[in-house]
Amino acid sequence: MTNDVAVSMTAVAKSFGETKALKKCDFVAKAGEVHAIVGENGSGKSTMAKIMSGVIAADAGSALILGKSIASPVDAKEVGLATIFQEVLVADEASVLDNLFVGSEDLFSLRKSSKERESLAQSLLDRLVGKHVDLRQNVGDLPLSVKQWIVIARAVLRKPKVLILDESSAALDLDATVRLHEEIDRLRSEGCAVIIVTHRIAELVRIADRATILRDGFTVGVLEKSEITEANLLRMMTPQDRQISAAASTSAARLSGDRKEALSVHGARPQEASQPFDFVLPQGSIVGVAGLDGQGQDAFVRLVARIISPFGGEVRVLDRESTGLVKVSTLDDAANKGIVYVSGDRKREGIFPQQSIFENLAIGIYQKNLGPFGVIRRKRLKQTFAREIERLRVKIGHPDNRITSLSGGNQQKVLIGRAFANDPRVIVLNDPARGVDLNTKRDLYRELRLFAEGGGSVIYLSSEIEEFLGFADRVDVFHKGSIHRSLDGPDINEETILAAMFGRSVADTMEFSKERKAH
Ligand SMILES: Nc1ncnc2c1ncn2[C@@H]1O[C@H](COP(=O)(O)OP(=O)(O)OP(=O)(O)O)[C@@H](O)[C@H]1O
Repeated sequence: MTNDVAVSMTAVAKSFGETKALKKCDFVAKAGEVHAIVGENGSGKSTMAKIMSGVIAADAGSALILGKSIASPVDAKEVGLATIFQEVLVADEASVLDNLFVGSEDLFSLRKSSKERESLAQSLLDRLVGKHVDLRQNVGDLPLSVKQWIVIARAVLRKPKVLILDESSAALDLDATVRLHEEIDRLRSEGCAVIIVTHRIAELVRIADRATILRDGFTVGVLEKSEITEANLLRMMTPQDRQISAAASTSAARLSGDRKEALSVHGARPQEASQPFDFVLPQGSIVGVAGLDGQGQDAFVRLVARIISPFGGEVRVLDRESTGLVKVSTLDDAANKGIVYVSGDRKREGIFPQQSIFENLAIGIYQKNLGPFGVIRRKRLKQTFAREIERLRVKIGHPDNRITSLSGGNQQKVLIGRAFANDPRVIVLNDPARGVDLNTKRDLYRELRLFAEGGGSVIYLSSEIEEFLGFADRVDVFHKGSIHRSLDGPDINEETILAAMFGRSVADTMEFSKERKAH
């Protein structure tokens, strides 16, 4: 870190209609440092990032980037600022190459031939993705994680002096996150000020040199590297009156062998390359699903909810009377039999951007709330809405506002609320805590534990190993398209899960850890 100030914000305020997103924010980032902005969902982090990037203007206060005030994204680009926003912004119908260079003609056209540009892009993207990517293919066919890399590579190619990453690691798995951190280190050593907005505590502790904490539109403090701990962050982020409840965590229950099966999959083949395998979800349990990117775990959870037709696999679920397992054939059938699915890819699979917050939450429960003559029981719907909003403490304005007026994390909470509102018996969550703040994660774990204690069952896919610890009763780790290891009890720990993700046995864990450290 140098003493050169890269970004300086003083007493910045910003409102959207009635909502005061930023009340009084101060922020200073220096050249050559990684500076995290931390706070609960809706505390104003993205608004700050947008002001720095010239996307929106502050109502009051000053914001200077490398000494200049920024009035538009074009200004920001000119002073050398690049931003990677929370949503993965790519043009699906265009090639990887076009997506990488969109908007950077000015930077490259004069100084570099198209061949040089291409080889630069190729080596960067291959390094980030960890394998060869065909630059000519259409982006639409690529998985979300590769799309995320394209957005990151687009920013890095501009050789920024200030780089803002707003929840940019949220779609990346563990190995990919390591590669991102290496890239961040490289940028930092070149003098770039890297500003990260993240809810991933492990990530913060690992890479941030300093952290600025926001609470409800105010800057409440700055932590130096040695002070960045989960306890300190929670204490500063959380309003006084909520600190006690937030500290309560859930604990995993050991699975006894005599539980009823809530759901089973026989002969599952989520990917073409998968060896068929069986899966059992005991009633009242929380089963974690893990794996490195592309190992079949994502397709597996979709298979369970019948979002996709797998290469094989018969899903059966406990019937409403709990007398036996019945076959689930289609997506509708799965929903009717009490299986709900929550996606972490809210933009593609979750929200209806044109609809209100209310509609987005209530969308699945209209049928259940039909009164005589097909009249919707609005009062009952409203009660359900209020209950779910309260349960996860969703920060909203008026329920009739569009869902897109909410912060990213609060949109995700609405989707989780939608799942609970459906009165499910099996909840399948596909990386649901992406972009969700620490306190809400804890609320979510607590609610899922209560749901399990009440006889519900949970399948929880996460790309963050820490999510399973103290929460999941069992973790099924995928490798090469099938479940490689089912871990429970003391085997649910970071090292063992990680080793299994790389296809290693439990007995091999120590050896694996040594190799990784040496590497
Ligand atoms: N365009 C907008 N219109 C109306 N309200 C908005 C708009 N953008 C943000 N807000 C509101 O401003 C507040 C701060 O939002 P912001 O996105 O900055 O939060 P955040 O800290 O980034 O949250 P998250 O962690 O969930 O991404 C929220 O209450 C949000 O609903």
